[in-house]
Amino acid sequence: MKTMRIATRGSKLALWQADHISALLRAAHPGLDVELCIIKTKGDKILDVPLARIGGKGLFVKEIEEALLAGEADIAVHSMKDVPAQLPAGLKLGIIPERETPADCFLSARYENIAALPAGAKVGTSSLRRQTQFAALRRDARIESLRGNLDTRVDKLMRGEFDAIIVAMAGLRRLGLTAPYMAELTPPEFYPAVAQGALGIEYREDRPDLDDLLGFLDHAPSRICVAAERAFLFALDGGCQVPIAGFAELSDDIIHLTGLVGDLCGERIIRKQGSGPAGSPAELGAAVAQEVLAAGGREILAQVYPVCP
Ligand SMILES: NCc1[nH]cc(CCC(=O)O)c1CC(=O)O
Repeated sequence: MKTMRIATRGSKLALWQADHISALLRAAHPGLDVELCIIKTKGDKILDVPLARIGGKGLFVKEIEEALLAGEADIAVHSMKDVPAQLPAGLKLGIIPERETPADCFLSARYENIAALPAGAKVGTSSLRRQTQFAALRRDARIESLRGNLDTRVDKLMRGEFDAIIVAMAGLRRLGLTAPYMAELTPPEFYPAVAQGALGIEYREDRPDLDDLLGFLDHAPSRICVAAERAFLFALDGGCQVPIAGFAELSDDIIHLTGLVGDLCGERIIRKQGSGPAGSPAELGAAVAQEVLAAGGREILAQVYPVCP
């Protein structure tokens, strides 16, 4: 292959990620041309509606997957968080590079952290997962929808539209975005979205040439943790934006997975932990999901899902 065509969204974060993979590819394969094909997805076009209300799975990936299937691009670089648990037939996530931090981040122009926010503070996020966990910490705050690309969201904070916002730390680091006050939100106080901070390279199953070309980018521990988290999400049918968190860590060939489901006001949060061998991430994800469902998660999700179209 002479030219590698990478399909990507046009947001600054997506372009950073595609450029990052391009640079690694060029360095490993001198002589390989790398080209970006920028594709506008439904999630990019509809910017004024909370994600949970647009509905449907894969808002940020569907058009990109169609380009792969049509042979218009060779690979796609995704934020794994945005990739639905089930892939279309004929495609695979062949490569999971080393994961950036999965943590969320609190940002504010005036307040040092969540505890320092004044009563009734206006906090921006459009993630139901962030909403439920934040509400559990600060029942008094007002959570308001915050959509748009990461740079736009930080701009809205700095223009004074919110007292604070919560976004993914990985994205801030990649784009070099900052605010006067930043506080990392980490477990056990705050659990990240399934696969947050991880990238995935997707391509057609009938392209074994790409396995060889891209193999050097794969990071086994990241792949295993992401697989456990995605199996958890899949077992909950967590497609349309739902208050679900999942976080796995690997140590000494044992995966430790925590899964969480919460209601929208943060009154009920069900959290379960499980461990299993590195060779069976899917089994662990499914087992932790069953525990969460049995412990009250089923009831919570039954209340949340009808909200989604
Ligand atoms: N849904 C948008 C999105 N997709 C990936 C990231 C962050 C980077 C990552 O998780 O790899 C973000 C921004 C955010 O959630 O604040």
